[in-house]
Amino acid sequence: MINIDFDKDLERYPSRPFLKEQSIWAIKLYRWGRFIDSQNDGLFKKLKLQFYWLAFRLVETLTGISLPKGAVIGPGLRIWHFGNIFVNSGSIIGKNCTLRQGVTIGNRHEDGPLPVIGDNVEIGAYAQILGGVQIGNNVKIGAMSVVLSDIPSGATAVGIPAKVIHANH
Ligand SMILES: CC(C)(COP(=O)(O)OP(=O)(O)OC[C@H]1O[C@@H](n2cnc3c(N)ncnc32)[C@H](O)[C@@H]1OP(=O)(O)O)[C@@H](O)C(=O)NCCC(=O)NCCS
Ligand SMILES: CC(=O)OC[C@H](N)C(=O)O
Repeated sequence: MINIDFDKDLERYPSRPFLKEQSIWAIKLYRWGRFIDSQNDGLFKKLKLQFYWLAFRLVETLTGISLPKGAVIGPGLRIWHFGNIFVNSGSIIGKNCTLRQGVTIGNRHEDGPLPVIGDNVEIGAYAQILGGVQIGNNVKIGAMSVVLSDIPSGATAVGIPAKVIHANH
């Protein structure tokens, strides 16, 4: 399952992405972290988790992309570019979603509720999606927008706070 998800991620990247796009490093590590969590407890898993955490800090620092294994992210994730991309570990993101540099998916207040994002959602550069918002399928979030309320499927939303400009596209 985890390998299949990563194959779907790769389909959204050019050939030989490891040489061309730093974001694939973060995605590969995220998928591997999910795989380790799915394994039976034991010494081998413990050792792998220690290595995972070391790799996580390294990749997070090198790429500026923080994709913790606690987040649930569907297959076909595409991250354009890198830097300042933070996903809270309780967030849920559907399949075939696109993130870009500067995107935050997180809470509004410490330990507050977190976004649930549908499938085929395109998130523009530096957009911030905060709190327990529900984003439908096939949504576009404009660059630099701050999403603080639900966005229905098919809509495009822009601005601070983000407002729907097209109900369907
Ligand atoms: C929102 C977006 C998807 C365009 O959607 P669209 O349906 O084609 O919208 P339009 O371009 O027709 O613009 C509609 C209105 O929204 C405004 N608008 C578009 N993007 C906006 C944004 N990010 N923030 C605020 N307003 C925006 C336009 O100025 C226009 O306003 P007007 O009707 O008063 O003239 C696009 O502008 C965007 O932000 N894409 C993100 C891509 C990105 O991050 N690129 C960086 C590459 S690294
Ligand atoms: C910076 C830029 O324009 O990147 C283009 C890229 N195709 C994207 O969608 O993010």
